[in-house]
Amino acid sequence: MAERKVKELLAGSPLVTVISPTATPALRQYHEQGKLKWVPREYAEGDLEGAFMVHAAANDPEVNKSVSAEAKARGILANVADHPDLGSFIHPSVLRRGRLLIAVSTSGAGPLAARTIRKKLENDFGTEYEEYLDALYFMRKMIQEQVSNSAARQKLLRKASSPGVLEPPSQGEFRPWSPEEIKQWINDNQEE
Ligand SMILES: C[C@@]1(CC(=O)O)C2=NC(=C\c3[nH]c(c(CCC(=O)O)c3CC(=O)O)Cc3[nH]c(c(CC(=O)O)c3CCC(=O)O)/C=C3\N/C(=C\2)[C@@H](CCC(=O)O)[C@]3(C)CC(=O)O)/[C@H]1CCC(=O)O
Ligand SMILES: NC(=O)c1ccc[n+]([C@@H]2O[C@H](COP(=O)([O-])OP(=O)(O)OC[C@H]3O[C@@H](n4cnc5c(N)ncnc54)[C@H](O)[C@@H]3O)[C@@H](O)[C@H]2O)c1
Repeated sequence: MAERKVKELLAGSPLVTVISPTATPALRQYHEQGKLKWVPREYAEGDLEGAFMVHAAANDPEVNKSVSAEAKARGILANVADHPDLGSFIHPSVLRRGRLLIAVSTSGAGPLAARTIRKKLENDFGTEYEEYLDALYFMRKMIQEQVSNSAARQKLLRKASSPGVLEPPSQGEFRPWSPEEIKQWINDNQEE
């Protein structure tokens, strides 16, 4: 559990400390590579001093309870793996396709149901979305740079995201537009 959370955290923030007498091989490796700090002992009150956020993921409910109490007293964000109500946030099941991020939560009703729904969405939102959103990003950047009239720009930006324009195919690969094609589209669709 802790290993999964650490992997998510390391994707965004380099300042992770793991306090636990034991650690998985992957966590030990991160520690050796200097990607996180592992303190090989049991949690002790005061450990949360200076922390922004804590994940209580010990296999001992009493320990998780103590961690959540200290977090509450210090006003620190807390996720409590075995007792979500004691924490201040819970984790969704996450689907990423490049710039697209879809988070599924059942609000604690059933974590594995959240996973099943996420897996269903994987079929509807395939890898073509990565290229589509990169292309949309590039197209919107070009519109922003090239169209100075704000009303015309707004119309074009909306149109660029609407169905039938630059959109991922229902099947097969996405074909991005060249800069020349985008320029042409801007010229053809610009209204005063
Ligand atoms: C979605 C996902 C995200 C993630 O964790 O990243 C997630 N749990 C996942 C997996 C998973 N969870 C569990 C197993 C073992 C199953 C088994 O073997 O029985 C597995 C499978 C595994 O670990 O592989 C058991 C479990 N989970 C919680 C409890 C306590 C309770 O329900 O009270 C217990 C019982 C523990 C026990 O009694 O021992 C609680 C939470 N789990 C949540 C999220 C939050 C609610 C989200 C929601 O409701 O939508 C919440 C509240 C807290 C939180 O974590 O924030 C991720 C799927 C990722 C994916 O694949 O997409
Ligand atoms: N939220 C979820 O999705 C989810 C999924 C699976 C399990 N869980 C819950 O998460 C918790 C951990 O599950 P796991 O499968 O990772 O267990 P695990 O046994 O693999 O890991 C527990 C870790 O806690 C450490 N630990 C024990 N006592 C400690 C203490 N006093 N101070 C610091 N560290 C201590 C252990 O050394 C171990 O490394 C359990 O409460 C379980 O019910 C939640």
